[in-house]
Amino acid sequence: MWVRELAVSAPGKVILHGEHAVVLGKVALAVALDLRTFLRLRPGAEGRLSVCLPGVGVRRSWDTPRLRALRGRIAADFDESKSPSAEQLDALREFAGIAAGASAPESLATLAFLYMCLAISAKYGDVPSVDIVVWSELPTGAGLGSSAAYAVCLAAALLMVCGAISCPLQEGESTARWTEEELTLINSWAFRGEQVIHGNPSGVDNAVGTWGGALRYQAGKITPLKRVPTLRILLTNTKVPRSTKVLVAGVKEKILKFPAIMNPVLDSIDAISQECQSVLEAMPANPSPEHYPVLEEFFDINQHHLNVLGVGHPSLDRLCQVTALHSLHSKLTGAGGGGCGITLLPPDTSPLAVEAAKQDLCACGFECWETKIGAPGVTLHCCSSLSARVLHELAQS
Ligand SMILES: Nc1ncnc2c1ncn2[C@@H]1O[C@H](COP(=O)(O)OP(=O)(O)OP(=O)(O)O)[C@@H](O)[C@H]1O
Ligand SMILES: C[C@@](O)(CCO)CC(=O)[O-]
Ligand SMILES: [Mg+2]
Repeated sequence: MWVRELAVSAPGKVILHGEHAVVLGKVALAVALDLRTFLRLRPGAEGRLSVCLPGVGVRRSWDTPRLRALRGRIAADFDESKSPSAEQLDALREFAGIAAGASAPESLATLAFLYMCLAISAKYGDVPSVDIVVWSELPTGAGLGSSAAYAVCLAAALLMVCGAISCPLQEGESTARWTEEELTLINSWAFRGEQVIHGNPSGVDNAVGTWGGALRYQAGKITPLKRVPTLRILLTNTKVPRSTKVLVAGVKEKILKFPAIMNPVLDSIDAISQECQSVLEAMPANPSPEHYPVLEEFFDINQHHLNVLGVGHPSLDRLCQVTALHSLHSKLTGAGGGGCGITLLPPDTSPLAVEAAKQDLCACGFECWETKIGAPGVTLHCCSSLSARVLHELAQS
């Protein structure tokens, strides 16, 4: 029986280059953001599993004997090496009263929760009687990896409750991290959660959520970048809603329709990621302005490529035009179709210019904020060490 009250957090991410192409085996460069998702785990009433997800308006609770019976009916092949099957997901939808094909955030979040609970408990232990709340600083469905941060937090908490990974937090410590081997297991299960939400994820987002920092990702191979300079980045949320699942499926369709036209675009995106990696690794820790023009050109070229793949949006064109008026370069990040864009802020950009760009972006109805990149990956926290804001949000639920 689980007896401690703890919290788990995982960061969102920004993809510098390689979104969409990475789903088809090309290289992506991604960095962890200093915006995180937090999960509070505490013992629940005996025989009840409860979940509260204020970001998507979900509050559900189930009897564990019913979940155990459901698990028995569909557990034959729950494993971190296997994708969720259509039959398993159909059974979970029917159990939770979710219509077939429902893609609303609350439906996908509930389905991923149930899948991960049943799959992880089937492999490592019993359905736990716990109370879980997940709250995020990340906007949902805006290209910053909110689905992966959610799946990483769930994987870590559920694996810990079921005894598949340790509880590394010693008495008196405020935070702790897991071993490489444990992180690998968390990442594998988070990928399965992402599959429930995304359909066909590459795995880059859950890798950044698990390991944090800055990494190169290609076909499941995760390589931390040797050296990442301090990059100043402005993040802008166009607030145009979109679904990663739908956008990824649209790109696949386009490639199947025009392979000879689209494959060279994917190859060019791959080359941008690789060149950008070389440039970043050759830059000094605190780069000077002359290092930036090449990074800016990569942003411009990739933004055009992403438009060719069909994942642009008039709001993102606007974002790029507005920042260009201030001599700043931007591209979409994540799945596109709305959501967020990133703008490079070279060190010689005056505070006045940044402020003016922000004002113009806000006048378009966008929200923007400067951010730090390279945050730590999935982390275990003693609840009392969380900030007052996070504690407040988790306690409201
Ligand atoms: N805080 C949260 N609580 C519960 N579910 C969440 C939360 N954040 C995200 N999700 C789930 O993730 C889905 C959004 O995932 P989606 O992949 O479309 O966007 P994203 O991950 O924010 O962007 P991208 O994949 O482009 O980085 C939501 O529909 C919801 O099911
Ligand atoms: C669009 C995509 O490349 C990035 C979403 O953050 C999808 C994926 O890699 O799973
Ligand atoms: Mg996502």
